Amino acid sequence: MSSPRILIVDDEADLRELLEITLLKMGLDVDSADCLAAARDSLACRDYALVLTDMRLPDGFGIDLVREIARMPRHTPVAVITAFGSADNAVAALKAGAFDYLSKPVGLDQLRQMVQSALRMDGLSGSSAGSSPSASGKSPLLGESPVMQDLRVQIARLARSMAPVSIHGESGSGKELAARAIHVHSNRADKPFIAVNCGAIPETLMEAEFFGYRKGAFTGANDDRDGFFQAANGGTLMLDEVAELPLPMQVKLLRAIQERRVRKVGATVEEPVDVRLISATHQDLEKCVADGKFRQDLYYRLNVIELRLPPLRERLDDLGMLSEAILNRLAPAGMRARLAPEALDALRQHAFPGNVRELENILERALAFANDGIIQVIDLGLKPVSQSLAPVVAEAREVPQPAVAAPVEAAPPAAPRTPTASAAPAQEELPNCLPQHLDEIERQVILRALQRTRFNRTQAAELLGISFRQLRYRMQRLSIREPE
Ligand SMILES: Nc1ncnc2c1ncn2[C@@H]1O[C@H](COP(=O)(O)OP(=O)(O)OP(=O)(O)O)[C@@H](O)[C@H]1O
Repeated sequence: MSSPRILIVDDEADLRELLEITLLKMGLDVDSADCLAAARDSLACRDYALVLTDMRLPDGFGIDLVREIARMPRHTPVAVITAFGSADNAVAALKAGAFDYLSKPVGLDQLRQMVQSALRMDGLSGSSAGSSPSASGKSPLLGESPVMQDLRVQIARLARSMAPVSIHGESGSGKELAARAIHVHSNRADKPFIAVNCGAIPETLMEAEFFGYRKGAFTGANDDRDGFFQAANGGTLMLDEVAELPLPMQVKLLRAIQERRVRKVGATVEEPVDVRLISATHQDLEKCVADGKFRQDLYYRLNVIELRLPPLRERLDDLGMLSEAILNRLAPAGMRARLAPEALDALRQHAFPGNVRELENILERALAFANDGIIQVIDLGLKPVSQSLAPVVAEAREVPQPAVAAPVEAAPPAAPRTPTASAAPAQEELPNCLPQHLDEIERQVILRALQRTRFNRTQAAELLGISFRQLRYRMQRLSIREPE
């Protein structure tokens, strides 16, 4: 079997020779071209596993070659070599479809790493990396609406590149799921995917958490420890809620991205890291930049390619199949759960500020109330009730209510428990709207946990045995805000 063949396009004879020798030593076949015209001739004659091109050539720019190859059907990965300090060129090349870039002076370790990565991709082309994640049937990102189909095509394309991706979308719209899909369909799929919630890490620990630390670097650093960058080495690092990074950390992150090296807290030397970055936020990052809360240069480096996750209300066609999939997952073994047609209609009229996560929560709770696994409108406990939904709910409310039902707020203070009182449970107040009553209890419990931890959401989530994301979602749903 012949070795993969690489095309080097560079007019500097010394650099070309260095690249050729390095690649030949890796057991690869190499062709060289000293200008765009020669490169085009070579590309017309044979297929390459990778094209490595300088940006400035005697008869044009490497980025033109990137664009031409991007239009070819074979998806040959192209990497560009940029002059020292020309971050703009690197970003422009990535936007044009380059798979990756190397800055001069070219580090041989970085070159080898990049080539190996491209070769893994070549092995994938035509299989999962070349096809839409939907076609594989494996995408966890469900939905057949045109926007979701388009999203999966974009994900398949992004999976073929190393370019940083910035995912925008409302809370619960599937940003992490999309990031995972990019990773799973990339040539990094067998390496780790690490998702970090930037808003959940105390500022004082951030550097150590991201870059790791050496034993003795600070009190409590009893061992050397890797950070997120080392943990994600070879794979993908997702910076979720990236807008929440404090400014000093933004500076350090920018440096790590530019240099592709990190230094552990307490270490004297830097170590190379090979990480693909995906960032996500539900905030308007451009506005954060305008308000001085987010560094423009970091924004520029992270925002090379944007991916927008549509809110659920823009793809209501997917509600039926999403609900079915969620209910299949939630229903106990042997039980079939489904929505009554009126319940699906009611969901279609809901605004879903919490998107798919909200749908999951609504269905989980509804399933607990449903008879025989069939969810009716009333089981959904939707609120606020929109105008259009009002008649449906009114009808549903005609379900007989307990005679003693009274609003929770109107309930008199509970009498001290006596043996007689506990023997007569029928006398106890019952809520007239169970979902609302449970929301109020949940609200009080969350507020207590937040007060106890002085509004430290990470600690409050730990106290309550739920994840940070779950707590954040619940706070949003119940409109719990940190006091000014
Ligand atoms: N298209 C989808 N198909 C199936 N499940 C989905 C889809 N989109 C989101 N979900 C589910 O909704 C929940 C929220 O998704 P995810 O965590 O990816 O959202 P997010 O936008 O990252 O949320 P946050 O802004 O809170 O970080 C998850 O349980 C996920 O599995």
